[in-house]
Amino acid sequence: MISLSKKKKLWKSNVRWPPGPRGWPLLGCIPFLGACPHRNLADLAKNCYDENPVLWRQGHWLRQVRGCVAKIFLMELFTAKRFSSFQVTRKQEIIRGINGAIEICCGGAKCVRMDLILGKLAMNIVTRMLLNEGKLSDEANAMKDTDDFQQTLKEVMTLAGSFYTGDFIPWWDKFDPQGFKKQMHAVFRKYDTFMQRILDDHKMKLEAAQGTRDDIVYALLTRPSDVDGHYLSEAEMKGIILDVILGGTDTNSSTIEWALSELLKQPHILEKAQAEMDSVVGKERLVEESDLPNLPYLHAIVEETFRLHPVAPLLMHSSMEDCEIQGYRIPANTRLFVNVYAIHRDPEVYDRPSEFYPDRFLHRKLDVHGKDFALMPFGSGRRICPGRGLGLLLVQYILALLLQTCNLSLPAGVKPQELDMEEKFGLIVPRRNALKAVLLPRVPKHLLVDHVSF
Ligand code: HEM
Repeated sequence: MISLSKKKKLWKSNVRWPPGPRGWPLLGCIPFLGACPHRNLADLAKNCYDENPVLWRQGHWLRQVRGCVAKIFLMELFTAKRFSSFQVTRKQEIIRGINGAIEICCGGAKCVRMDLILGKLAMNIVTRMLLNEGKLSDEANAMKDTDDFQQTLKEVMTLAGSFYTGDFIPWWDKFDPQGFKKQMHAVFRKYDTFMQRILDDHKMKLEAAQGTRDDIVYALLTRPSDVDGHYLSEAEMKGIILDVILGGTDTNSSTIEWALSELLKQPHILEKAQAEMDSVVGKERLVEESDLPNLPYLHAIVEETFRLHPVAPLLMHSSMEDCEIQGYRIPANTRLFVNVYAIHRDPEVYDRPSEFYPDRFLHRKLDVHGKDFALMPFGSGRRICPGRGLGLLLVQYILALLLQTCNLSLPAGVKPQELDMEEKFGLIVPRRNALKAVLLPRVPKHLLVDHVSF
């Protein structure tokens, strides 16, 4: 799709522009995006073109290339050693979250909101990996736990996920009529204050040679310089920490909420998954991360959830220089949308593409780490999600523990076929209406209780 401002050079040359509807004056094609841009662009592609256009032409950048972030993530923050050192933390936090939900359901409340349960659980795992809060000073500890901190993070996530017209129309950005940038600055100032105190707290501990050997803030503070002698500034550290929080919380919780919604909508799939769990792990001990490779049906459920509900259905990229795709000229600084949603539902790639049918992945092995373009929930190429190892593990393991330890059902009176599956478009695409579910114990009580008394 083509909107505003074609470069002079390209106006003159004899190029083939990607096809698209005629844009509006000043607004270009923005009105065509609508409330669910991934669906609308997919429909547009189906109706208007016989090819598979994925292009949105626009004249300025969303983000700079951040190859260095990926390197720091993969080679320094999420090393195999750190991954395994947090294994106990992950299990404790998941069981703590599940236990809490069961207590609520057994204690008179009829059901729980799964977005809140899973969101808190994911946030606790990520913040413990980042901050190792057990070893923070009382002040920093109290601060991290305050509703204010959680609220600030929520605000950052909401604003980062909002549709900001200035991203698409350069002149809009200058005037900021919605006051969006003002709000953004205010919330980032709050985040910055919190983070500064956490960094100071870690630095103090470091100087006093006490504790905090293990967490990610510590890893950032003690990171040696790059080959060119560049040390990370505190602003860069805060940015990376925010990346971990933004990338590592709602993505996981939302994927699991979608998976549970599909399982509760089709109880025979839920039963089959729990039967696999019982035959591989049983009910005498809790499922471990090391059991995951032996649970192929669970894997298939996760892959099918990634396919049908990619949390980032539109990947936003920019062309750094003029290039050509399928014979079309793409000028430098063009905003490119890769419509993962449309790819994952392409009838030429998948039979019955709109149906949740995990069995399709039992015999068809696809790589979710960006090698197979038919399934790319984490993107692909240089901008692929740097936290995908942790993301995949968390989704599989949280789901495994939920399936093993809980009898899951919809609240009384809600029929599976009536469960709505509406989406809400934003930075990620969660359910529009939170999933409400009843969680009752499915394993002996001591298995759950023993793991939260730590
Ligand atoms: C189910 C879990 C997850 C999914 C589905 C997911 C998906 C994605 C996708 C699709 C992208 C954009 C790729 C692109 O632009 O082509 C992305 C970027 C990113 N993800 Fe994830 N992610 C998940 C978990 C995580 C976790 C656990 C972390 C961190 C601990 C993380 C950190 C990031 C960061 C920092 C980026 C931005 C990279 C950049 O700007 O170059 N993600 N993720």
